[in-house]
Amino acid sequence: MSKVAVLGAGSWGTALSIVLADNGHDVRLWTHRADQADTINSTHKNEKYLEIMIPKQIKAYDDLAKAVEDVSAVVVVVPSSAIRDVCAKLNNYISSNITIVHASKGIEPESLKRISEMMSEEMSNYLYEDIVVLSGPSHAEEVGKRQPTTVTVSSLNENNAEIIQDLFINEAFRVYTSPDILGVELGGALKNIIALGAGISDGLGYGDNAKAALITRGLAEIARLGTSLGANPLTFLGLPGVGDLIVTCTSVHSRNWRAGNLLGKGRKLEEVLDQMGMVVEGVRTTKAAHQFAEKQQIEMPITKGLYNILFEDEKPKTVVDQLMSRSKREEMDDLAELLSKKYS
Ligand SMILES: NC(=O)C1=CN([C@@H]2O[C@H](COP(=O)(O)OP(=O)(O)OC[C@H]3O[C@@H](n4cnc5c(N)ncnc54)[C@H](O)[C@@H]3O)[C@@H](O)[C@H]2O)C=CC1
Ligand SMILES: O=C(CO)COP(=O)(O)O
Repeated sequence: MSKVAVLGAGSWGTALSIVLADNGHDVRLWTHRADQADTINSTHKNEKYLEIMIPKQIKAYDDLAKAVEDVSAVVVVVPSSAIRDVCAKLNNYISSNITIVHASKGIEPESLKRISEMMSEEMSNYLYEDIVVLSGPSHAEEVGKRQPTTVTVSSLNENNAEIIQDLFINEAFRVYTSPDILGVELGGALKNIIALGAGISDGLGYGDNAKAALITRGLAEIARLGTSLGANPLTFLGLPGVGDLIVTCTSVHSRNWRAGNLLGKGRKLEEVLDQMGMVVEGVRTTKAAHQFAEKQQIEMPITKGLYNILFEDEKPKTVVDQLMSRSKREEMDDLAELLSKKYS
């Protein structure tokens, strides 16, 4: 049994705490809100985020120093916009012998950094090489109910990835490892852009053909950006790639899909985000990916269309018309070239 701190008591932090508690670990769930910690400890519920009873061995804390005291592992699972703030504070209390994994999904606009890069910049006590990511098709609502789920953990430090694999794996939560942290983080972050698009498509009243097209051509965009940075293209065919893309584009649990759906029905972004009350990572990541694509001249027409809807007030229907009337091309031209470069 290990002592583990989970930082971030939203849907995903709560669900991951339940997996850890089921595995017999002593779990400290940290929230920055004292009232939420009190409610979790007295009612064993976190109703705003997950409609499920929380095992009694999960103790909530609002004091970060106490939450991470004597732990052997820390799971960081706050929204990407809070990563720097939380990790800068965490740096005051941890040493390099603690294994750190994050389960957040996003890319920072302007800096275009991934979560593990932001974390290592904020944690002088910690090396980028040692950080682990956990990602894959895994909605909190289903994980909380112990429904079969598969994820991938990745780190440049193989030993750390295996420590995290052992910590989480059980008969309902199967954990694979991968050495490609770049691909695993990018797959998890970029699929949220396409999920917003899939929600918009459904909100406009389009059918399964349109959604299948978005998923497939979205995967091409993810692979194009990812491989340009050095990710293994095969990672995007695995759980953190197409697996997560499918679940987020097709599940009613997805906040990105739900936000997109409301946008497709004509609602304004601010109104939609207010109504969601939970993080919709795809909005921020669309901005970052669009900035990256412009800077590096990478063709990402779906991402550009999404950017125009979210930040330039373009009508969703206009964007669909633009995507459908692009000039003719061969389906696999640049992707085939990327694959042949990697494996020739
Ligand atoms: N919900 C899910 O099924 C999954 C979520 N994720 C990722 O996990 C991350 C967190 O998502 P959720 O838990 O779903 O979000 P959520 O919206 O359910 O909860 C976010 C939590 O973070 C807390 N928070 C916000 N700002 C904070 C700050 N500055 N300091 C400390 N805590 C802060 C909020 O109070 C809230 O408890 C996101 O990057 C998301 O993409 C990944 C896989 C599955
Ligand atoms: O990443 C997720 C599932 O794997 C969660 O997606 P949403 O943030 O869209 O709910």
